[in-house]
Amino acid sequence: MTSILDKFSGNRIEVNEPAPRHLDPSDTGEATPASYSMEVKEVHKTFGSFKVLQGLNLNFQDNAITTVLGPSGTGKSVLIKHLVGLLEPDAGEVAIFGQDLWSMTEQERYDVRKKMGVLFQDGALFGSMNLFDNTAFPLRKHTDKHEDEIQDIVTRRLTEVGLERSWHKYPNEVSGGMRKRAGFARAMVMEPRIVFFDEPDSGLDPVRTSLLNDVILEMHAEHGGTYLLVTHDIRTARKVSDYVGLIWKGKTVHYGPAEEAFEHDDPFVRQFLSGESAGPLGMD
Ligand SMILES: Nc1ncnc2c1ncn2[C@@H]1O[C@H](COP(=O)(O)OP(=O)(O)OP(=O)(O)O)[C@@H](O)[C@H]1O
Repeated sequence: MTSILDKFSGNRIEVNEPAPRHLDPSDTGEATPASYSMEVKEVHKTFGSFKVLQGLNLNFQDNAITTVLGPSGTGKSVLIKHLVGLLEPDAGEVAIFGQDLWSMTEQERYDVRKKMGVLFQDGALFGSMNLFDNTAFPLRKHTDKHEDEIQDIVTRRLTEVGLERSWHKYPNEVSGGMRKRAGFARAMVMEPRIVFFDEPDSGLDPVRTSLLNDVILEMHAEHGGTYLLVTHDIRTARKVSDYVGLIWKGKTVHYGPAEEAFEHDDPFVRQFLSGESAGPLGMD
């Protein structure tokens, strides 16, 4: 255990030693399949006549933060829905910890999902519950933990996201950034091995985005696991990513360590990551 200064409250809090950001310091990004917590193999998905995923391949390292970037409408949210098992591929395979999601029973898929946490765009909080009860909700619904233990877990998670003094407030009484942090605390109470963030920065100003990114990095350093962020915000990607995947028109156009992605000389990668209007990426 070590003690860190909580930037929101000014208090010192005890945390576990940081988990390694990479599996291995000599890791070059060319991981063995065993180190992937999630694998997307040649996945196709069509809605009506619209081919959204067209043979998508993308793997996710455990104990790392991967950001998936790509133009609007390119299939990033559809990818997340496949990874959480809400959508079944028309062809191809989605494997979580080496197990094909669609070769398992409904119950097994449900059990896999219990290892996952999702931070939705708006935090997806219940308006009728205060932040404490929102955060406690998964524990009360899915576990038989005693209220004392629930109180302890929820207080720790709310402290980690800087909301320990706002536990009694309702979602409509707090800022968008606080709602996202409460949604994050709730996503973490079941100790997920995999956490998805669907555009965590949407609707936040740069300062609140930066604060949320700090919380994401601190949570990951403390708890480890696989974090997958979908975002359009290049600054967020630069700040939090260990790995970056770029998808376009339902296919992966780049995947690799973040530092490599931001120095890449492929015209598409450069254009997207620099936000330039000139380049291969058009409006269609
Ligand atoms: N259930 C569905 N039925 C029909 N079309 C869908 C469905 N889900 C997604 N689509 C379509 O698939 C395409 C990709 O959607 P998706 O939400 O994954 O894009 P995205 O990359 O996340 O975009 P954005 O960055 O704007 O959020 C869109 O054209 C969307 O309208």
